[in-house]
Amino acid sequence: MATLANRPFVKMNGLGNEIVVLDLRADPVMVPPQEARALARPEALPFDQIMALYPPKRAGTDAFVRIINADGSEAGACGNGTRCIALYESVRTGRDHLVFESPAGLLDCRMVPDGITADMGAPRFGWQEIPLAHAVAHTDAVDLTLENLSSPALANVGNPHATFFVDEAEAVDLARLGPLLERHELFPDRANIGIARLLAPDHIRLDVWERGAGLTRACGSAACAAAVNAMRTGRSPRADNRPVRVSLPGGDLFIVWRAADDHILMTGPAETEFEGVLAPDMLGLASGTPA
Ligand SMILES: N[C@@H](CCC[C@H](N)C(=O)O)C(=O)O
Repeated sequence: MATLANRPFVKMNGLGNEIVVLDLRADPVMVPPQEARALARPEALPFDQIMALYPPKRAGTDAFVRIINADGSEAGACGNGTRCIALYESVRTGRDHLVFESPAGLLDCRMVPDGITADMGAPRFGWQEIPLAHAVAHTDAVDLTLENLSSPALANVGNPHATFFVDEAEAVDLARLGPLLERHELFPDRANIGIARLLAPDHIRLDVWERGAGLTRACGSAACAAAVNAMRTGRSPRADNRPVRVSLPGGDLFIVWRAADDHILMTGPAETEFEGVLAPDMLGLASGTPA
């Protein structure tokens, strides 16, 4: 039976977004969703995402990465996790340019003085691309209201996001409304929910309810979505030499939406916390489970 039992892990974080890195390149095994859910328990190794590294499928890439949420579901993108695996691979190889492939495309990462810059690719805004359950004419202010939240701007940045721009973020009960919006009938694949408040045209305060993980201290892809949604709705300026700063509970990310190729560049830190081995009981298995 495929199991993660006895596999080594590295616990990392990107602005407090809790990431477990599993380097499975030497002996690949798919991550069983039930083991992921068990591992996420507070008494095991609580995490928001697992970044599981597999042998590269494409020449010139370091690894193929699968992203597993705390609820066992799989995601196409994870900005904070991408910076974590870039740091992991940079420390391992001594290189400062790393390229990963995720189910959503290539992730080109560079170590820079301020942390790591990850190229998150080009955002998509078509209703089928988000995806939505039915056609809408525009995705920059969609007809969706829940209590004091309305008219989100949507983006797919490898995963689906709804950004609600508000005047007072404090007035939003995201812990209660997040789960309802994540599973709103408009979003057949569910969605990540961002509550954004403009502190200045180039500075956004953002709180996020993550699909499959709930309230987190930071979400890199949500920061990318909030920044491009702010730029495309005229709330924020779009300039290659002037990033938009996105302040999350865990800290700041800096986002550029590059004119030449429409790609989003996200810059921020990543941190290694500790390493260990996944004991069977952490995965909800009886001890003595063979690897
Ligand atoms: N924490 C992430 C996003 C992880 C995936 C997301 N929850 C989803 O299911 O789409 C980030 O930093 O981007």
